[in-house]
Amino acid sequence: MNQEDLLHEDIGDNHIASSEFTPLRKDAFDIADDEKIALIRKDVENILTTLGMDLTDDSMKGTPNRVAKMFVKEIFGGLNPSKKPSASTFENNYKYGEMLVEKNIVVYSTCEHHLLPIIGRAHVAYISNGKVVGLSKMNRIVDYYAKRPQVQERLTIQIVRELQRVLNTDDVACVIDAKHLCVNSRGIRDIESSTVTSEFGGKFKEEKVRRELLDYIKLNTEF
Ligand SMILES: Nc1nc2c(ncn2[C@@H]2O[C@H](COP(=O)(O)OP(=O)(O)OP(=O)(O)O)[C@@H](O)[C@H]2O)c(=O)[nH]1
Ligand SMILES: [Zn+2]
Repeated sequence: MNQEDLLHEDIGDNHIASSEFTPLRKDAFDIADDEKIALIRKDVENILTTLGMDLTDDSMKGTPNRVAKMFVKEIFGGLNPSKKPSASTFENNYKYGEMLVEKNIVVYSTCEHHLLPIIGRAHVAYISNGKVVGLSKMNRIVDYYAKRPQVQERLTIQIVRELQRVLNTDDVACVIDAKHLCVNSRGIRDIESSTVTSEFGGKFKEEKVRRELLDYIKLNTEF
C-alpha cells in the first residue's frame, strides 16, 4: 500500500472537525523524521531556556535531542503511516464461531490537550466473518494508534475501524479504561478517577453480545 492510500485510510479528510481521524496538516509528511527531530530539538531548547534552565549543565545538555527523538520515534511514532502494523490474517479453518477477546492490552498514549500521559488497558474483541487475525496484531494496532496525540474517544474508534477493515467485518468492539495524568496529576488532581470509553460495532450492539464481552472483561485472569 502506498503512503497516500495509507494516509487516506488512517487520516481521512482532516478538515472534518471532531471526526474519527487524527487532525493532521496536509503537509504532515513533507518533512522527513530526521528533519522533524532537528526542528523539535530547537523548540525544546527554547522552552527549557525560556523556563530558565541552563542547558550547558551536564545532565540537561542532551535533553532537547532526547525529547525530540522520543516525540518523533516513540510516543508520537504512530503519526508515521509507515509504522502501521501489517495485520496478517488467516482463514478461520477451525470454524471458531464465538467472539475472541484480547483483553488487558496495555495502553500508553498522550493526551492531545496537555501532552501528558494516558495510561490504561484496552479490551478488543471480534467475531470472525471467515478471517482471523494474529493475536499480537491487535496489541500492535492499539499501540500504533495510541502513539499519537490523542483523545480517548478517538483512540477507541480508530482501533475498531482498523480491525473492521482488516477483518472485513463490522463485528468488532473496543473498551478502554485509562487514567489521564492531566486529570490525576494537575488541574483537579483527582488521582482516583479513570475514563471508560467503548465502541461496539455490528453484533456487539446487541445487548446479549455486549453483555458477554463485558463479562469476559470482568474475568479475573491470574496465571
Ligand atoms: N473528552 C476528552 N477530554 C479530555 C481527554 N483528555 C483530556 N481531556 C480534557 O480536555 C479538557 C481541556 O480543557 P481546558 O479547560 O481547555 O483545559 P484546562 O484549563 O487545563 O482544564 P483543567 O484540566 O480542568 O484544568 C480537560 O477537561 C481535560 O480533562 C480525552 O481523552 N477526552
Ligand atoms: Zn489532557
